[in-house]
Amino acid sequence: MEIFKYMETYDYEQLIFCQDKTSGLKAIIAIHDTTLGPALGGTRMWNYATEEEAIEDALRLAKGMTYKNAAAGLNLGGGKTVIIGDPLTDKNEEMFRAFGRFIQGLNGRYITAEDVGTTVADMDLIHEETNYVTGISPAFGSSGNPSPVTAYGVYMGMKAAAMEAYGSDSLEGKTIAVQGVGNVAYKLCDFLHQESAKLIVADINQASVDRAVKEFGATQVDVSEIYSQEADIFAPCALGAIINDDTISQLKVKVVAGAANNQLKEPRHGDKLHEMGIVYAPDYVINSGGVINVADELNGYNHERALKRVEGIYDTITRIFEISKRDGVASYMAADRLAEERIARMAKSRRQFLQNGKHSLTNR
Ligand SMILES: NC(=O)c1ccc[n+]([C@@H]2O[C@H](COP(=O)([O-])OP(=O)(O)OC[C@H]3O[C@@H](n4cnc5c(N)ncnc54)[C@H](O)[C@@H]3O)[C@@H](O)[C@H]2O)c1
Ligand SMILES: CC(C)C[C@H](N)C(=O)O
Repeated sequence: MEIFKYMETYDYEQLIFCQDKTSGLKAIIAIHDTTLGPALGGTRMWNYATEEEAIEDALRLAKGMTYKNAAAGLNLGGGKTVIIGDPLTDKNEEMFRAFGRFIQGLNGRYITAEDVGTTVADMDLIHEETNYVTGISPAFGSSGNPSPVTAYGVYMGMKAAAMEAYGSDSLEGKTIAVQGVGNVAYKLCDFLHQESAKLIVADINQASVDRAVKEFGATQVDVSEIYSQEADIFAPCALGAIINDDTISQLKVKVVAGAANNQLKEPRHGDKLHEMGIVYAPDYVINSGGVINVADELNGYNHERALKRVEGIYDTITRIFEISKRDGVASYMAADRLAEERIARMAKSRRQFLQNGKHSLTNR
């Protein structure tokens, strides 16, 4: 990979490599765009097969956060970190504290939170070294684990997509095939069960499946069979790139709406869904509840205010379907337009001088 060429093509600002021998920390922070504000995005810990794979993931996820934050109406740019390692065996206190010091060194250009493989406890360790971290324990006045709020946003977005496909946003009696029943999807299944939806679930972790079967009366299917279920809605809540050449022809649903990041393997798969008449709720919009929730910490966290804002995902998804119809483009492209237009407007708007202490001449 030619890194500078890639960064130039997609207009990345900065890529930072962090190494700490004692703790074994190998982290890559990618800052994509800070037009709207400091880059906010989670830290993923994953056992990447190669360094190149880790760099690509950090870059791709950081750009996703620029779009997610812009479309959510937040005054935040996009960034993300990946830590190379197995989250089950390679974590230690020194690692997250060393990482916290690297974040502090960026002086607020990047703010972190949880992502796959990291927890509130990890964020608390980072917080020992820097304030530029969200999703820490509620005892610190923070918002805690973002997953339940992400799930609430996905539930709202799914309702908006159901309205588009079925003319009603009720999910009562709808059959929903859920791929992966981890942190977000467990809570999502809870909301869906409360609305009397029928659930079909698949997960590589049998304990997670058992819990959904027991608590929500879900039906278990093999992980390879989740795409071809006779269902109304497919909710991808595990991995990225699951809408691809192999899976797309198996889908029998009218709606794809789930929590996973980067669901489309390539943009053309979003076009294909559009051609097939499948309503697709763009991933970074429907799953923005987590970042909306942690971003509220910048105002002094208020749970009710954050939930109210997360409910707005329903309207944002509806607006995206309107743009899709207005411009005759697939919904993923309509979402990109919404985000890009906001960033472009803010970049162009006239910036008047504001005193920030640096021009006061008091430091001489
Ligand atoms: N947690 C959040 O607040 C949040 C916010 C935005 C986006 N997301 C995205 O949502 C997705 C889920 O996040 P999470 O926090 O619930 O993660 P998680 O790790 O708790 O859950 C993922 C689940 O998927 C299962 N899984 C993995 N591979 C699978 C496969 N091939 N088939 C079926 N199941 C499989 C795992 O066993 C696990 O139970 C991720 O893509 C994440 O990036 C999460
Ligand atoms: C800031 C975090 C809560 C972000 C979350 N991991 C996401 O992908 O949206």
